Amino acid sequence: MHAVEFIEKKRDGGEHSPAELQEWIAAYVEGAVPDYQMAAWLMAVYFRGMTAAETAELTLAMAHSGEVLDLAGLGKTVDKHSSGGVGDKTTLVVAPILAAAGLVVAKMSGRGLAHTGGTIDKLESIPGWRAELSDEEFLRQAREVGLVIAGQSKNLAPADGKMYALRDVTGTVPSIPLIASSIMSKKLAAGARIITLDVKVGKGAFMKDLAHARELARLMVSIGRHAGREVRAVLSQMDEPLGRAVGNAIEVREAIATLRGEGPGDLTELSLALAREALEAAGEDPARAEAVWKSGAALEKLRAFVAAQGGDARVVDEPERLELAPDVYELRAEASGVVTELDAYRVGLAVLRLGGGRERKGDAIDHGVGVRLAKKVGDRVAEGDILATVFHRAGRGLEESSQRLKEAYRIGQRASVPPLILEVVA
Ligand SMILES: O=P(O)(O)O[C@H]1O[C@H](CO)[C@@H](O)[C@H]1O
Ligand SMILES: O=c1[nH]cc(I)c(=O)[nH]1
Repeated sequence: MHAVEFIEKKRDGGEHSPAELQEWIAAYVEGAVPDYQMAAWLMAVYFRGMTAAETAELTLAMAHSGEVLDLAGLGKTVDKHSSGGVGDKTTLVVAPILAAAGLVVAKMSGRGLAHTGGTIDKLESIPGWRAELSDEEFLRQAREVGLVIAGQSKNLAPADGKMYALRDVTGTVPSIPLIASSIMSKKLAAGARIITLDVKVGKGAFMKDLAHARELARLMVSIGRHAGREVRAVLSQMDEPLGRAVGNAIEVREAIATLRGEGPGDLTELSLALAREALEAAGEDPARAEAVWKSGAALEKLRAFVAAQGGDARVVDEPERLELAPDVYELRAEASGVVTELDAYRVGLAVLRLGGGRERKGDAIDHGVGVRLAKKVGDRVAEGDILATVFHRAGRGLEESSQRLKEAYRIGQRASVPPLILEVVA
């Protein structure tokens, strides 16, 4: 491998062959290509881009840089993945629905990234619940319960782990081919046949506009197809948070309420839409999504899932067991009118400052802190009304958090509520 020639080729706008890309990734994982050469190449990709064919080959090489889970024989296996947002507890609703409808949900989820929450962090607010599973435990639970969610395994797509850490510190995160290959390499290595993607668009998402989100979604769908998987992507609005709860324990409570039919409309709508897409991709009747949600079968699946991973399943029937931080602050409206804007990015930061997310890698998080949004875009408010309730601990971060929250709200005369689901890419 002539690393310098390989880097120069991309620097000058050339196209890599599949063999070159495979060799490059293998050499990097072995340590034969040092970080500084990989960093130079990532920057060349950032500026020059990659063709869809190159991106698909890069993704396959990254997916095969470590262990690839074999889920064959488990039936219709499905993975659901969100590109990350604020208040996005969709997995906790969709996964039990799909498992109750007869699919096998075997997936890995991440922890919070920047201002966005993480599915694993949320689940860890359930006492006893365990994210670290061996391959044997993961496969057994998939077979026996039909629903397993584990933390990202280090053995899976190790090339992505190294490359992502490097991108983070070299200004090369926001590149569509690099994001697509990063996400899809992990999804391909995790083995599910059906992959349903929720690509978030807006202020609280990594993709700020529809054009870029669409490009990312199309690229990920084509990579998945190239690898023989059934992939669909839903583009959904993330200008304001999803649902009314943002935090960890508070989001699990809201997900449970949604499975009971008592959740907010937007979360219910998106969860059912994602579940229908996955069922249709699996060749099943999409109406099963609503049926198992209404019958309580999905809620029953959540109980079994929580218990199988060591968690206290009583939380499903007594969500108040998921403790919220004891101190309460109420943000009140300073004017009357209509909420015209509720910036999800700022709400995400507000929860981060309370300790609900990480400022540095490896920080411990406080599962009990969070925000309940009493008013969302389109809601009428009178001066003095509660806009949001903050659950905090002895004032930790409260001053900055309440400031961010106050900035997140805009009150005016007329609001336009954008559609929640913007497009489906299949
Ligand atoms: O794999 P899922 O559960 O969709 O995880 C995604 O959704 C969560 C919310 O932003 C984050 O954890 C993100 O990684
Ligand atoms: O897994 C990933 N999530 C988010 C981004 I941005 C990325 O590049 N990879």
